[in-house]
Amino acid sequence: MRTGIATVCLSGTLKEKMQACAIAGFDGIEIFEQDLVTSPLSPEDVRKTAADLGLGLDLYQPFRDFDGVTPDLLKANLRRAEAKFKLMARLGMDTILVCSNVATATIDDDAVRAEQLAQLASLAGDHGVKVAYEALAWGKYVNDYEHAYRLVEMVDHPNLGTCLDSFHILSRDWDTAPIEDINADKIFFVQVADAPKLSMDVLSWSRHYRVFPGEGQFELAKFMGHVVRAGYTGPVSLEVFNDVFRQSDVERTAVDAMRSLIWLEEQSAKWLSTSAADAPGNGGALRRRYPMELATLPKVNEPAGFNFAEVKADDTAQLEKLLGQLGFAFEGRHRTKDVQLWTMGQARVIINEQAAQHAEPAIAALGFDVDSPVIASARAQQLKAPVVARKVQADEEVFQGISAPDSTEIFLCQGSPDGTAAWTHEFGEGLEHPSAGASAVIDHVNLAQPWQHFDEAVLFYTSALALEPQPFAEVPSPSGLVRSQVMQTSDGAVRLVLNLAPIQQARNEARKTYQEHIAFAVDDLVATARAARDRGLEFLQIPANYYEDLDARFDLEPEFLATLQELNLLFDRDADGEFLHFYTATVGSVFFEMVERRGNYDGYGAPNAPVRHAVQYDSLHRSTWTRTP
Ligand SMILES: O=C(O)c1ccc(O)c(O)c1
Ligand SMILES: [Mg+2]
Repeated sequence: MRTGIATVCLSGTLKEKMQACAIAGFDGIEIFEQDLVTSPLSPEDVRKTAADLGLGLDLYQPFRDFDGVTPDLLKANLRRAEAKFKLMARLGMDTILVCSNVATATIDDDAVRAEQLAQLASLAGDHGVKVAYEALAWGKYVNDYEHAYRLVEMVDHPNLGTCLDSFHILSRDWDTAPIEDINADKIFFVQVADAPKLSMDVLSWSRHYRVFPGEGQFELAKFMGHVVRAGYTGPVSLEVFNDVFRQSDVERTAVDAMRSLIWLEEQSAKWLSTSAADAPGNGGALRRRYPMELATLPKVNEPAGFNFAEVKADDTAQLEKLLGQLGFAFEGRHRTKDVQLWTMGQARVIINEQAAQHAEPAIAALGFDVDSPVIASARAQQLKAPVVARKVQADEEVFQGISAPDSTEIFLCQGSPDGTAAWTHEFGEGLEHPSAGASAVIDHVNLAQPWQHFDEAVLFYTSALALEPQPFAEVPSPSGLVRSQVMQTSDGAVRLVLNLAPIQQARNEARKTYQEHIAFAVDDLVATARAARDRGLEFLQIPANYYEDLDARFDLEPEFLATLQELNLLFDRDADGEFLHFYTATVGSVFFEMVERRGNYDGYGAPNAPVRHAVQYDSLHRSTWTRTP
């Protein structure tokens, strides 16, 4: 698959964009006209820069408001087009995108449009240019890809074809199956963009909220599957108008973009192999082959569970105290590293004794149990995940580590059938075992995401770790709405919650000032809470109003309600079951949660999240127990 990206996706100057695209590994780019018009580079310089970088100049775009106009306007439009064709010759480019008229069309007649497009195609032919006609979702008369293709067929000129843009097609819910009926020779270009499903006018949606494939909710593998089946072999190019990407670090965004295409390529091949028309039939029919070659990736299953979580704080002693009060056992220090191991059943927490640096996340690392760490690491690396360099001594377990977009280190660990971890023998004798035998597992981990990397994180965990994004929620907090995105395995054994902190709290690019936490699941939360209270644990103090509201909503047994209130427990119930949980005070920017899932409850106590945020906000502002001396 030939990969491409439009310069409009990125920040910086044209030269910076081109360099970033080459570093990220794109085959070619679309030059967005604005980027050229505002550039100090001459067209010849651009051509040379691209050649030096090994980048193809695959599409010049956009050319607007050509068709369905009065004769006077047509004349002016043809003159304007010819100037661009001459410019393209200097750039060494041969394909231009012409989008359907949104502003100046006054004649709604296919015969007129076709006749005008025929004149354009003929002029383009004189200049050796191919015109890719694209239906914009908000085109005045032409806003449907099948309509655009009908016009291309009517004109029937070798220099006129169509451009398929997934956004314009999927935002309007057009059926994508008829793409297969398009003559592949007439598909001059394919643009891909994903987007969250939003209910707003389609132009604003398109201009501000497009995201890279895998970061939104469109069925892009299916779209691509139809394109491949049509027989298309040209560039598959990202055209993503996004307010955040165009102000983010250009090289980083280009890598995120490349990752999305590598992933889409794999997903498209997967869609083709499983969709009815291609799946090997009962007789094991050979899979059909298509002109476009789709690369695949090392295959991984979903992770089987969390192997460990590693936390950092300025004040290690406070973390030790909290874990001990929760019922964790201290298992000792590592032979060669400044880290401690604390366990409660199969929940393993590493305390990193190095003080958290200014820019470091509180949850420094997460280990995941996978079938094959090497295969999982190969996959992540092919998806351009940065590798974590880690010193290992003789006979220490070698972890495969990659760095997540929020700089949390992700370790791919060999899972074991009984949930134990072989590396724990690298830790010395612990000093005390206050509650040896208590059972717990890591239920979920909540990671704060810097606002400009949120979409990137969703794609990263989807593509590299095979976690499935769930529909996101918005949780009100005193400092703003917190966007909360659950990424999980189908069995719920691994649950990550990505929280997009309100901007004022995540202002600093790298620093995650927003709190993160690890939740542990136990069998009997009330007993766990009582034991923790007896060991002196400071609970997050839940306001009395909450319990009144709880009673109104659920009509709870008075005794049960009193127990919840006495222990600062939170409660939720849905059709599947019940959920009990409590939170600890915060140390540095990390805190812990204990949960009990009853029945098949699968959520996170979402109705309680605003209460937690409000109490934490209050505590932070009063600065009472969040940083106990
Ligand atoms: O928003 C636009 O104007 C615009 C321009 C060119 C495109 O290819 C497109 O998809 C949208
Ligand atoms: Mg487009």
